[in-house]
Amino acid sequence: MTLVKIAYASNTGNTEGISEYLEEAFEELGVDVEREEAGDIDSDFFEDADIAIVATFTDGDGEIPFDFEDFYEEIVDEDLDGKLFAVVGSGDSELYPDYFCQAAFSFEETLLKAGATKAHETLTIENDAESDDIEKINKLAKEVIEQLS
Ligand SMILES: Cc1cc2nc3c(=O)[nH]c(=O)nc-3n(C[C@H](O)[C@H](O)[C@H](O)COP(=O)(O)O)c2cc1C
Repeated sequence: MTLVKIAYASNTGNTEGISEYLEEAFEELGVDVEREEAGDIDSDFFEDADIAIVATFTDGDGEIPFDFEDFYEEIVDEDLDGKLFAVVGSGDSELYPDYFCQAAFSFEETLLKAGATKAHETLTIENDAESDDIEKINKLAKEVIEQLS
């Protein structure tokens, strides 16, 4: 059975909500899903995952959220050859136009450097997910799963 693992960090709930939509989208497709908070995981998160999804907001000026920092730094030293991943970011383009969803793009870059394979273009969401974002999340899940077959 395919296992999709979702790691998320969220301060005010937007990204948590996005991670729940992701969980529902993958479950609808009939795969096993595990959803975990960033503070509860380390780099072995990837070991048993067929697909790893990172859902992150952006903090500071383009910074990785505190809860993801350790995990992010550990990935740099990992060999993630053969692992499929996708990143979903939540940010605020009005308040932070120069750093919109920068943490999501930093994750994408670091996962690629560690040898993982991008299963979908990084999806960016303006704060909390609205109905068009949920459609994009459902589409992402479908396209990611199609890559396994
Ligand atoms: C202190 C602070 C810094 C932020 N910095 C950025 C940023 O650099 N880029 C961005 O796109 N959004 C930034 N944001 C916006 C949040 O990433 C955005 O509101 C997000 O939806 C919060 O997710 P959460 O509800 O899961 O915590 C910042 C928000 C706060 C409070």
